[in-house]
Amino acid sequence: MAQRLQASSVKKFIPPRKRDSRKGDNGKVAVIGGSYMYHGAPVLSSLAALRSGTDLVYTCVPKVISESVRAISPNLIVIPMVDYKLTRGSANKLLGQLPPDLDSATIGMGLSIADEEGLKNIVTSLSSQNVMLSLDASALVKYILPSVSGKKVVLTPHAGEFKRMFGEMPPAATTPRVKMVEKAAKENSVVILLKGSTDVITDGQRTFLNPKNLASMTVGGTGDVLSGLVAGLLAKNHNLLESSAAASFVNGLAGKTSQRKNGLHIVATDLIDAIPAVMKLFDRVI
Ligand SMILES: NC(=O)C1=CN([C@@H]2O[C@H](COP(=O)(O)OP(=O)(O)OC[C@H]3O[C@@H](n4cnc5c(N)ncnc54)[C@H](OP(=O)(O)O)[C@@H]3O)[C@@H](O)[C@H]2O)[C@@H](O)CC1
Ligand SMILES: Nc1ncnc2c1ncn2[C@@H]1O[C@H](COP(=O)(O)OP(=O)(O)O)[C@@H](O)[C@H]1O
Ligand SMILES: [Mg+2]
Repeated sequence: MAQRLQASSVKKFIPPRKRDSRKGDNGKVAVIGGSYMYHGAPVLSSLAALRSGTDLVYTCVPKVISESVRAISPNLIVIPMVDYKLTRGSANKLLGQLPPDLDSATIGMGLSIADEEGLKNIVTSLSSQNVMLSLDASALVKYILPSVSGKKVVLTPHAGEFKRMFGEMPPAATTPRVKMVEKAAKENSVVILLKGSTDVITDGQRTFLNPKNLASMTVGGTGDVLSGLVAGLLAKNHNLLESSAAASFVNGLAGKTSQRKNGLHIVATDLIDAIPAVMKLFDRVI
């Protein structure tokens, strides 16, 4: 039976920070995305991951936009990728440049993929290094399913990306929608966070619902923010379902704060600015 997400359960999904921790202990995250057309998506994910309380975020984008991305914020550590699009070569070069002890990575937002093997190599290599993965946007393709099945991976499709991956458009009605997502998660042994006015988060066994009722959140980039929150929380809580549910809840509350302030005129960076006030409620230091 699907369970509605509550703050009380989310509090348990966000681990406390240790008083004597040092830089890196609270998460090292890679964001792999971006293209000539979409420079903002990987930045939104990176800033969201940082604001979730991650210590270090590595923003991996094609060289063609790396200087523009660098100019956006000194908080970003930018790793320029060769080639305009993800290729076998750029994937292998990137794998050699990433820090060795990454906790999690989110892949796909704004990314242009020229060679399927490039995406498969990154996913297979990082998951073999025990890096928790979140796949979004351009990485949500049917051919990646064999590489993610049974691995520590969260997929974060909207309904269109879900149809592209699994062949069926999720119905609007909650019960059949939940059933379809649970079936896909179970058959592919992954966690799926199906985005929408109500997010459905499931591993095929346990399912959470996050009804948001926030019409303003259809603005571009709110899903990129969510992907950054998923990766940031995965870096601390290695439970795929709990981290995805917590990310959905935080993203929704950030959206609620933004809509309360700006009505139907929010932009995705409003959510980034709202994350600290939302997540402070869940802060614990031990
Ligand atoms: N600032 C930036 O850099 C930003 C960059 N971004 C990046 O843009 C890239 C493209 O992102 P995207 O999600 O727009 O994919 P897109 O190929 O249009 O749709 C795929 C298919 O799904 C469908 N579809 C879409 N939504 C649906 C829904 N809710 N329910 C049902 N169907 C839906 C859609 O149908 P259509 O709209 O064509 O009718 C189409 O057929 C991606 O990499 C993202 O990260 C964005 O994040 C924005 C900010
Ligand atoms: N009508 C809605 N009400 C509430 N939240 C919504 C609504 N539509 C979309 N969202 C949320 O907005 C985000 C949309 O993600 P996505 O479609 O990937 O956007 P983008 O790719 O532009 O970042 C998700 O977090 C989803 O939960
Ligand atoms: Mg998206």
